[in-house]
Amino acid sequence: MSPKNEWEREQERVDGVIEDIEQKIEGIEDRAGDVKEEVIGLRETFWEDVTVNIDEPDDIMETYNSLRQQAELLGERERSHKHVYDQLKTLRRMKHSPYFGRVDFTEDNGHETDQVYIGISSLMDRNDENFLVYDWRAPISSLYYDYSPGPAEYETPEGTIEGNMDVKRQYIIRQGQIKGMFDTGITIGDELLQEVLGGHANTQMKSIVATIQKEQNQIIRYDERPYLVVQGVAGSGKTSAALQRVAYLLYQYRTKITADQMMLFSPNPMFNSYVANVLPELGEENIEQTTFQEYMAYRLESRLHFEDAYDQLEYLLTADQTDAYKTRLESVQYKATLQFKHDVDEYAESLSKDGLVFKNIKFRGSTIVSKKNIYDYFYNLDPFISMPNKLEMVNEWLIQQVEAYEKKERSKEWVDEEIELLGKEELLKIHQKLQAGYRGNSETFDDAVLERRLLSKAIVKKYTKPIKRKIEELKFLNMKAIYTALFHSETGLSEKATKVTRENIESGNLFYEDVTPFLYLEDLIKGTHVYNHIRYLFIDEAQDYSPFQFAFLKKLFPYSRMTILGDYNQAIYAHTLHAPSLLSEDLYKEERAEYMTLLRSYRSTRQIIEFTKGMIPGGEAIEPFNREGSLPSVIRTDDQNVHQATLIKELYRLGEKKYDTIAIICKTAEESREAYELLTSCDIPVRLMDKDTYTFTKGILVIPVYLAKGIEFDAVVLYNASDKNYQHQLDRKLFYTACTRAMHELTLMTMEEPSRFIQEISSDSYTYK
Ligand SMILES: Nc1ncnc2c1ncn2[C@@H]1O[C@H](COP(=O)(O)OP(=O)(O)OP(=O)(O)O)[C@@H](O)[C@H]1O
Repeated sequence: MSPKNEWEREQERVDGVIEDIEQKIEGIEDRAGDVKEEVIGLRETFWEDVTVNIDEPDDIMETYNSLRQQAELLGERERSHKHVYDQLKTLRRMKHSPYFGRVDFTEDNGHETDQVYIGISSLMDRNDENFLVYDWRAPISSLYYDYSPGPAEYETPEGTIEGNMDVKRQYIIRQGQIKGMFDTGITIGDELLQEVLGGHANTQMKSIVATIQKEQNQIIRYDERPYLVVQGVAGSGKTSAALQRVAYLLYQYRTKITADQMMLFSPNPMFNSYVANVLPELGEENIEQTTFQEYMAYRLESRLHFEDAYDQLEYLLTADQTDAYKTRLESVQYKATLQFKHDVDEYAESLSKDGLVFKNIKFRGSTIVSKKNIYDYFYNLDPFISMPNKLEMVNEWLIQQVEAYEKKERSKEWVDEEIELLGKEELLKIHQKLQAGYRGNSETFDDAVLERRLLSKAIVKKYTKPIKRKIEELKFLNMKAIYTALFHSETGLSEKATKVTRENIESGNLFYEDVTPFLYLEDLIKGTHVYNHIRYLFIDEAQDYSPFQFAFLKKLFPYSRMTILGDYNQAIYAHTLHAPSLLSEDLYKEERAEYMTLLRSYRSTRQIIEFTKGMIPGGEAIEPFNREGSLPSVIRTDDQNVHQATLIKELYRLGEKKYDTIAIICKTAEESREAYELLTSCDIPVRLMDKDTYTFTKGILVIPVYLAKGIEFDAVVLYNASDKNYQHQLDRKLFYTACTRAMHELTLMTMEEPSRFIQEISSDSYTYK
């Protein structure tokens, strides 16, 4: 092929496709304007077109139907406006870069070779006859990701199509111009990957559709067993694959599944904002994202003061290793296990016979129903009825008791006083409400006795309403006492750890390790909280979840297929020491699960990967993507002043390289504050990131490792890489996680002997000053 001619021919095609796109945009813009006006018009005249008449039951029905019709019409127009608007957004994006790949494929026994161009969305020609571009998720597009030129096949709903791929080409198209074009081999364009990975880190993750690798494509398109478990080394594209998988599933099941039936559990709120752009960039809606932490806070409300995962980690990383520390560690580790779940299950079972603790139902200081009476009522119900059903029956019974009490209360003096104290506005409101309720009644409302009766009823109701709401939420159960009593029964926990747990709860606190068991027990008793509508759950950084937490999640999402991604070398929480994590095959004995492994790492330069892989057992298997950079440097200084001056000098050096994001990574929040103060005292513009920071920006950041999880930076400076700071087993994974956040440069600073994790590494893989 003559490259110049070929380039020109390809550019001509790009020009032609862009013309078609422009024409489509014009047509849709006209339509979009019409639909928008229609929606605005419908909203403005909504009530004019509805017949409102509520005098007779028939009229009410007619009003209801007319309202419904009008709302349906508006809803349909709004949906169509959104659809048109989404189409426009995608076309506008494609106008600049209509596609990124092409395969020429000849089916076996076929005579014609199809040229298949692949982009972020499908595009038909102006007559809607032929595909100008295929969506990257279409069955035929998988050829591009899975094969090199030669025999190839792809799956369709009708079966496997076999044939030969003659050409596999990649394009870099910017602003409608081809900037690069490569015919590629087995892996998708090293050239293109070099370009993408060599760029600066972004505060927002980008989609990788143009350069998805074969092993990532398998994750993205996997669709057999309900559990997909991916162990991938740092920077291997787990998060990227997970998000492209969401987009793929939304495309593949577009008539069956919507974005609100999917959910992602991510490591921290900052990560949420980091990945928020990927799906919209692919023309898809974002799915609900939460952290385990957020979910727990939502469930516990303000019932107990609970420690979060980060505070637990801070304690375990900073406290002296005394007896109290060891007891705490034992507690953290045991409460993460399935043995402890078994203890909780047995305890819950025993509660159906005895042991539930209730709260008095009180009103203005008097007891309406005592906890003893609730207890007797509950345990006198048929023992064959399940606990949740019995609680429902108690709920109904209690509401009746409150309503009976309300009636007696109406004649009390305090009610008269309240009536006298009623402000004009409030009185008017109650009058209006009451009059509406008594319309058509033979009694007239100007009767003073009746007025007193109705007002007292309204007043008492106002005060009992919150009590009834709490009863309906089953808050008459004393969960704190019930959970504490678990630690009076036999568990696998030592006496000391049992006592510490009890004392902590009695003082109104819940350790982080107790939160999941607490909520799990609550769900067993109340039978509430399942998210039946979620069909696909994604758990990123899965190594940080305990087997108990996994059991809890399975109960919460009973109808969900799960994609579980993580890296056991980045398991930084204490409960993961000596315990199977969500990535262990042992956990899936009862489930149908598929396991996949990603060993190729894309984030960092070859030099950084060679350095970091020496820190972890089995690291030899990690394959760096071949992108060159400088060796990581370890800088040892003698005292605090030199340390400070050297750090600032290093930041200036990195700043001169025009990096967008430079992270000073610390072991803990405490150390981060120290680094932050040191730098701000020298007027260095830095931003301190803590657990309440929800977004990250360009510039120099100071951040504890556990918040940097899942994120990447152009350059990383490890603030204190001394052996004193990083020597324990848990530290190894923290250290590895911190170092693997660097894309282009890594500097480790220490005032003392460097960490043993550095000393274990071959001295050729870093410079030492
Ligand atoms: N196929 C690919 N094409 C282009 N970039 C890729 C590809 N795969 C991964 N990357 C890039 O590599 C970096 C790491 O990806 P990602 O964050 O998804 O990895 P990860 O396995 O989740 O990492 P970690 O576990 O270390 O947080 C990102 O910048 C991502 O864009």
